Amino acid sequence: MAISQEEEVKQALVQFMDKLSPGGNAQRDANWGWNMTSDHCNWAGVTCYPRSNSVWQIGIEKSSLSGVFDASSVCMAKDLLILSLKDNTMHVTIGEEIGKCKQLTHLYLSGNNFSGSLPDSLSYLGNLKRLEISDNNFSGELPDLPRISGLRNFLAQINNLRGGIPNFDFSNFDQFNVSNNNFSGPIPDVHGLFTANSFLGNPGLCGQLVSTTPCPPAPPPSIMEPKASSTNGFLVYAGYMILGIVIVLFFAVKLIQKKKKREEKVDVPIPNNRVAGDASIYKPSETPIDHQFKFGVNRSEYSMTSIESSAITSTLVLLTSPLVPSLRFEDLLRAPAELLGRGKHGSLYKVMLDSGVNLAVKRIKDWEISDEDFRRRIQKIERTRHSNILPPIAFYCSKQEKLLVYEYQPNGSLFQLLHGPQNDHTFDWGSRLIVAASIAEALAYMHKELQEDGIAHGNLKSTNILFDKNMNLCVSEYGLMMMENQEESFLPQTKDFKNKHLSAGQAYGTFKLDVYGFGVILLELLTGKLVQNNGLDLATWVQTVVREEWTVEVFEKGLLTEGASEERMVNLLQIALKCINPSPNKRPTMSQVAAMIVTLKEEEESSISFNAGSHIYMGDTRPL
Ligand SMILES: Nc1ncnc2c1ncn2[C@@H]1O[C@H](COP(=O)(O)OP(=O)(O)OP(=O)(O)O)[C@@H](O)[C@H]1O
Repeated sequence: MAISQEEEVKQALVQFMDKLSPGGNAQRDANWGWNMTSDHCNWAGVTCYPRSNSVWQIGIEKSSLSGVFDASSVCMAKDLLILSLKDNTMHVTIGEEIGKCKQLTHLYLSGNNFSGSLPDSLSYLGNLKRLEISDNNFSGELPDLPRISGLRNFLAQINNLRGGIPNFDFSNFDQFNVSNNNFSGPIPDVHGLFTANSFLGNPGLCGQLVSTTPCPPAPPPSIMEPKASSTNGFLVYAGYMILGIVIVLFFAVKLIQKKKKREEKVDVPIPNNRVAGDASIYKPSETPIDHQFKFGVNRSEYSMTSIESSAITSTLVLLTSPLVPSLRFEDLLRAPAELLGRGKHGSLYKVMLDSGVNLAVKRIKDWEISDEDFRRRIQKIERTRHSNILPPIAFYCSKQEKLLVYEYQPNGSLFQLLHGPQNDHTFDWGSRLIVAASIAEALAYMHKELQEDGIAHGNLKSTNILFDKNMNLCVSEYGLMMMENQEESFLPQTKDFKNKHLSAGQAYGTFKLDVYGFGVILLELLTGKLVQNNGLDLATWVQTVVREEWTVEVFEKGLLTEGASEERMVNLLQIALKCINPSPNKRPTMSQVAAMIVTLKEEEESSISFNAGSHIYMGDTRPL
């Protein structure tokens, strides 16, 4: 890029920031940049391609940006792929000029105060894969987004959007959510990929997913009268409403009759597991009517009634834990709970028991697994003990509800350690190697022990790597996730293989998916950068940089200045690249990965014995 062009882009970006941050840069610290005197590639939130200095990512989240979004200026950065301005307080709207950001693949605008309609030009961003506009005040109808063939994620919940939901090709989507808007009309066919949660809170929507009332049939087209008169329209709608009310009443009566029958016949089967004596068995006669189910206070994914009625035929199964010798389902219901997160696979709550013990309770959503398979799976995982794998303490399973109970881990996750705000400790290179080796060894062990059962972790990422009260590392949520559609791409692609070995193939795919997930964790440890889009962005960026032979650019600057061995960092990077090989068959197994990393760790340890005492990790404690 010629100097003048580079200066022009820089000027435009300074203008972009001036409008976003009306108070100016005065209150920002010295590293903030965003002025003409500093190198734009070092500005807060800006990432450039190493040689060309052109900007490919701008990520300024939670930074109290309260001004106006000037799309025209930011789109001067022609190579911009990722723009994230989540969780600020920007207002007004996004202009049609956003269409000039032609390369954009990811646009994150959630958690602001944007209003007005979405510009039509959005639908001309042909490279867009992810669009997040949730938690704003956007109104009006959606532009023609289905024309973006590569769109995989669309999150637009909590806005005032209206009109019909366009006919997206849902088979391509990983995430879709338009809940809590004013959409109306029928819900398009989502091929079973999404549940009601993606559409709830739109009173005008109809269809089986959100109500028992079927959509009224489309009025027959009239050749004589292309547009029905308003009186006719009113009559047609009044007719549909009466029909709707009759259907709702019919189902309500049926439901009451069914409930009555169930109350007459109380049935509490006790599985062969260790249930915590009589005390753990949930007896309906003992159900205090006024119990508050405190999980999900704001927008519960499951209603209180659903959990109580399902409890009639299910029990909380307590596994072996010295920490919690007895636990009743009621204890969970009664205890105060705090929502820790709402992930793709369910919600997680911190539950504080009277005894002072804190638990982490996962409410799993949309897992189509039989009760028996679920029970067998969880028990198998619990028995396959490894000191760095967090075992489940108890589980609960009914048709409507699946809960898994773990011990709450008070020292946060690897994600927080790497990217958290209070990250003023040095997470040094030696400690990172120990973390990498511990995860690899634990996974290698679990893969070996659970190979035959086909149970891999299934959702390996840095938020699932936790630290206990002694800063010992533990991998949480092992085996909690089922095979997903996307994982089919990890199967060998021959038809014969698919026909004959689908279930074995699926299991194989999940093990290889773990290796990929672990590779992404290694990249996080090496680069200190955030992962987005299931690790794809970070992996692509690292692969690009390495291909261009700028390998050193990949590493977190602090690691190099601390004097970490560049050779060993490159070695670890090579292992990471093997793990994220696009072809699952070419990825190593977890035991091969563990062996390679343990060798690296031993090399590091023997080099440290020459320079004893050079490593400090968060005071006196080190993970492991
Ligand atoms: N046992 C635990 N103790 C303490 N914190 C936990 C525990 N398990 C998970 N967490 C933390 O709680 C937060 C929310 O967890 P959750 O599992 O909902 O998130 P997620 O892993 O991003 O989602 P998902 O697993 O559905 O993809 C994460 O930051 C995670 O690190």
